[in-house]
Amino acid sequence: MVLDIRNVHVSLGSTPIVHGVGLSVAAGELVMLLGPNGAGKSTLLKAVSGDAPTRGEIIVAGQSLADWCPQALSRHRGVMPQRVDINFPLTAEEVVRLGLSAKSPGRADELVEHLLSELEISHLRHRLVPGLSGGEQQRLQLARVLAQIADTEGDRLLLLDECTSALDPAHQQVVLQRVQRLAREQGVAVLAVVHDLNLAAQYADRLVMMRAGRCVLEGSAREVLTPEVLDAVYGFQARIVELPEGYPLVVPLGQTRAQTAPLKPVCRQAS
Ligand SMILES: Nc1ncnc2c1ncn2[C@@H]1O[C@H](COP(=O)(O)OP(=O)(O)OP(=O)(O)O)[C@@H](O)[C@H]1O
Repeated sequence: MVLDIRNVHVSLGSTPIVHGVGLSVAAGELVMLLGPNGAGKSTLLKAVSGDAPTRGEIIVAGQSLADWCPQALSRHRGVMPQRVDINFPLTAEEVVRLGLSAKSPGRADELVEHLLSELEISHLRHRLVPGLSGGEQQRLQLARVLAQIADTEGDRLLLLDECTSALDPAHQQVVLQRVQRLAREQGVAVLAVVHDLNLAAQYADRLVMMRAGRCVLEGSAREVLTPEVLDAVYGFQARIVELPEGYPLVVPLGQTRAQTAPLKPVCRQAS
């Protein structure tokens, strides 16, 4: 496993937020973390990013998080937080270059060119970042994070917190196709928080559902995205349509009230 989270608890201030979560992501796997607002998804990602005080064990690329030297770890683990505010007058190209490893300077220009082009932001390269739109900045941040781990040999982990939330539907597809290729073709392990259930159904290899600081279910889109689970976890009614493409489509029908009772184990229950 590239990421192994074992019995992790996180408290912020005196408030317990994440309660005994266990979750792992293998090389080449794209796992999407779902759950209602406030479920603890970002806090869990912050724990794996080393940005939240944590009890329990987090293993990244075969080594406990606490044992990694930060500089070496940054080449194996790329983190895209939910919000990045850049108020410095840097151009888009300079921001991508910030992520580059010093290991292969000869490839730097080619790599920057490639990332800007793949994420469809080449035309913005000389623009100052504070003036970019939300969706443009989001694609730029992903390019920076991809640059950071591009030249690493061995296990690589990508943590993405709502990396498509500001994107139009076409750019959501561009970005998630890129992330999926990174996993399938280069073996990167990806843990991504998303709210869009249909994007999760389309792209994830496995879904993990969080509720109230716990991982309550994990499985395929077909196992996790059922009317019963969506009602119990989010509190809305939905019709699930099986698409010929091979994944389910969630059609929301109206609000109910999220339940707090334990979920009926419709699939393997996460720890
Ligand atoms: N510093 C803090 N002190 C106390 N509680 C906090 C602190 N920071 C966050 N929280 C609370 O922790 C809970 C989990 O927050 P988190 O951001 O992890 O949720 P999330 O699942 O990512 O939600 P969203 O989908 O809205 O982004 C929330 O109820 C939030 O208000």
